[in-house]
Amino acid sequence: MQLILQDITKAFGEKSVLTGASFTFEKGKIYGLLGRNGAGKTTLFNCLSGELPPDSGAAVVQFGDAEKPLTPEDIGYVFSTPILPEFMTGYEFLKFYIEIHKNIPQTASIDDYFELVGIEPQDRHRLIKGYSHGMKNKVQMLCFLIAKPPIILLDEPLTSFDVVAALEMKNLLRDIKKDHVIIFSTHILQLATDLCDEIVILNGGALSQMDTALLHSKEFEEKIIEILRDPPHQPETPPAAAASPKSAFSLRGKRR
Ligand SMILES: Nc1ncnc2c1ncn2[C@@H]1O[C@H](COP(=O)(O)OP(=O)(O)OP(=O)(O)O)[C@@H](O)[C@H]1O
Repeated sequence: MQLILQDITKAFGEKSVLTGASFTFEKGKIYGLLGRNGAGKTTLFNCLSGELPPDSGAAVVQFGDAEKPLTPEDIGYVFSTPILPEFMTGYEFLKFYIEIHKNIPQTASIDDYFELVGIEPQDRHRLIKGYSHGMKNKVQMLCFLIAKPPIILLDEPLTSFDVVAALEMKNLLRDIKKDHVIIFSTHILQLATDLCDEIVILNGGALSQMDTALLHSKEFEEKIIEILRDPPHQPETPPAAAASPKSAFSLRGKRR
């Protein structure tokens, strides 16, 4: 399975954020998405997940020889700021989430899921409203373990976790990666070198792959900083303005 992005553009008014993002992501790999503050990592994730409509471009999922447009159902998205129903308890929410995904076979019980991410029994029946940021992130992670979408997007997910939880999450991602395309954005270079099979750089609104050989080299940090320090020139006028709305891929969703 591959996730193929073709020339995705997105502008907010005069500001071009994605200027033609193209890349092919493959199942079985964890991709670290690196870019400076405001480079457009969250915007890219929002465009892929259906949260935001892109201005133009396409995203397709390829299974063997068959290809289909990417849909929000293909995506599990862990937001940097978790979005969950705060009026429910963690347990109620997971029960509900499993029910709405009842077509997906579950091998674990609700308590097993909580156990897996280290949410204590006494916390499972508390309102999500009272959960810490890290606990909410863990519940979001459980959503993709339950729904098992082929593509998992993680927006700076591990930064809210304590060291033990972060290690557990890293192991969990390594365990499940063979069945998914996993893309996570981070500013933590050590996390990228620890966990990622590939590094993808978002710079000047476009995606490029870093030479994998550099990932575990001494020069990694230096190279990344060199690449990100001088962003390429961005066009003043959004290229999307010239594109036909028909070329935008159709994704359900709300604007943020
Ligand atoms: N809804 C919006 N309306 C207007 N501008 C937006 C909107 N969403 C994002 N932007 C702008 O798009 C640019 C990219 O933002 P985005 O959040 O995607 O960057 P990022 O790479 O995720 O940044 P960071 O690493 O700081 O989280 C920023 O200049 C931001 O202000």
